[in-house]
Amino acid sequence: MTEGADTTTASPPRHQAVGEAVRLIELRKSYGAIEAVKGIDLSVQRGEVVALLGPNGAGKTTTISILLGLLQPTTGSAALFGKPPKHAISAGRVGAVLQYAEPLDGVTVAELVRAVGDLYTHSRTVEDVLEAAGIADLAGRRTEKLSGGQKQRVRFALALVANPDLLVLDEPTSAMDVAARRTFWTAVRAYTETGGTVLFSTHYLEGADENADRIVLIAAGRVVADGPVTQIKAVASARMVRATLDAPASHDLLLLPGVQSAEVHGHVVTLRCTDADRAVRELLDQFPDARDLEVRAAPLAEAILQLTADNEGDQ
Ligand SMILES: Nc1ncnc2c1ncn2[C@@H]1O[C@H](COP(=O)(O)OP(=O)(O)OP(=O)(O)O)[C@@H](O)[C@H]1O
Repeated sequence: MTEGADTTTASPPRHQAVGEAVRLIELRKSYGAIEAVKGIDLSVQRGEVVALLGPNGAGKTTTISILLGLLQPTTGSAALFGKPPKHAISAGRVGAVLQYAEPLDGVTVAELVRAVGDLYTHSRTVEDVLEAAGIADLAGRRTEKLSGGQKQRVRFALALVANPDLLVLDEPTSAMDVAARRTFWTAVRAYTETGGTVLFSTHYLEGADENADRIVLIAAGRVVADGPVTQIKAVASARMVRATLDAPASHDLLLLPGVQSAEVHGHVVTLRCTDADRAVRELLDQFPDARDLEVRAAPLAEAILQLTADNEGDQ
C-alpha cells in the first residue's frame, strides 16, 4: 500500500478546491409500480456538509444509491465532481458508509483497513485512519466480534481510507451510543476542516442540527425544503417555554394567553407558545413560584414534521 496522501498532484489543496461535488438533475427512480424518487434536483458545493432528512420511505437511500452508482436512475442523471459517479468512485474520491454493509469477517480491524487501503494507489496509513475515525482501540479486534455501533465506526474508518474528497454517509450514527456519536462527529468535523464535503442521511435530528451547514428535506420522493439549518427551523415559528412549578395543572396552563399546548411531567411544564413573551409574563403573574425558566426555539423536529405534513397530500 502507498502510505500517506498524494503530494504529487497538480490539483489545489482540498480546502482551496471549489466547484460542485454532487449534482442530481431531475432524478427519478421507480421500483415496478413504486415511484420512490420523483424528480430530485440537488447541487452540493465542495466543502459543504449537507444533511438529507425525511421520513421512512422518503427516497433517501435510493437517492444515495444512485449517486454512488449502485443503482441506475429510471430517468435523470447524477454526477460527482462533474462526471458520472463511477469516475470519482474508482479514483477513490468518494468514501461511503452504507446501511447494512457488513464488514468482512475473520480479520482484525487493522487488517481490514489495510486490505481496503491496498485497493487504492494513494491511501492513508492504517494508524492514521484508525486515529481519524476514533477507533485506535479497536485495531486488534476481530470484525465478527464487534458490536453494532463498533461495526458502524469501522465502516466509517473504511470510508476514510482513500482520503476521499466526498463522504456519503447513509444513517452513519445508527446503532451508536451517545459517546460514539460524539466521537464520530468530532472525526467528521476534523475531515471537513481539511475541505472535505459530506452528504449524510439521518433520523437523528440533533446530529443534523449540530453538524450540517444545510438541510435537504425529502418527502415522498421530492425535495420539499432546502436551506441552512436556521432557515429550516424558522418554519416552526413556535417557541418552547419550560419551567418548574410547585403544583402545575395543564388545564390552567392551557388557559394562559400565548400558549398553544402544555405538557406536564411531575413539576416540570413545557409550553408550546405562539407568543412566548406574553406566555412567560402571564406564567410568572399567575404562578409566582415558577422557576428554572427556559425559552427556546422549537426543535428541528417540529419544522421537519410541519414541512413533511404540508407535502403529505402530494404522495
Ligand atoms: N429494492 C426495492 N424494491 C422495491 N421497492 C423499494 C426498493 N427499495 C426501496 N423501495 C421503496 O422505495 C421507497 C423509498 O425507499 P428508500 O429506502 O429510498 O427510503 P428512505 O428515505 O431511505 O427510508 P428510510 O428512512 O426508512 O431508510 C419506499 O417506498 C421503499 O419501500
